[in-house]
Amino acid sequence: MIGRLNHVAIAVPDLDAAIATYRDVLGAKVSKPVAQPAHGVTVVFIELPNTKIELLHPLGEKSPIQGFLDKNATGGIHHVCYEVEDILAARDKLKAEGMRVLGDGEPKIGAHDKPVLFLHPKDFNGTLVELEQA
Ligand SMILES: CC[C@H](C(=O)O)C(=O)SCCNC(=O)CCNC(=O)[C@H](O)C(C)(C)COP(=O)(O)OP(=O)(O)OC[C@H]1O[C@@H](n2cnc3c(N)ncnc32)[C@H](O)[C@@H]1OP(=O)(O)O
Ligand SMILES: [Co+2]
Repeated sequence: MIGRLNHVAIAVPDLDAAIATYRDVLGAKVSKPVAQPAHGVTVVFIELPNTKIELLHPLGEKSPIQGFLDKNATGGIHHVCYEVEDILAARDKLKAEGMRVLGDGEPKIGAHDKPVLFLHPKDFNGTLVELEQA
């Protein structure tokens, strides 16, 4: 089912500071911030040779990552994103196996203009999992 690691996401309390660290201290190529109101976050991508890092900052009153940042004031690894060939087939298989698909279970268009879904961290060793249609 899962294929490539598309990205590892880090929730950050201060997006400008995190951008500066990755750009100036780690010498990484950092994208411009992109507001994703449908997801309640602003995102920045850092392209690496073998995957991407996604920096996340809350956007709006009801950001799904606010609770995480309240518990982790300096930020932290928020989720991993795996690519899947067929996100609906993957969803149906996971639900059949009793895994919790977050939200209404329907994929939303994510940061790469592809359908994405999220799986409950408690079903995956305390790790929030995002699936992105390859
Ligand atoms: C633009 C899209 C972009 C992309 O395409 O790449 C994105 O990635 S958007 C990313 C932001 N969107 C989401 O994260 C959507 C899915 N997330 C959620 O629905 C929530 O964050 C949820 C339900 C995972 C957690 O929400 P919240 O923290 O408000 O709920 P709880 O406090 O009830 O948490 C339940 C339980 O899970 C633990 N938890 C929460 N977040 C994480 C996490 N990131 N990793 C691991 N564990 C997490 C939390 O501590 C609670 O555990 P407990 O032991 O009960 O305290
Ligand atoms: Co993501």
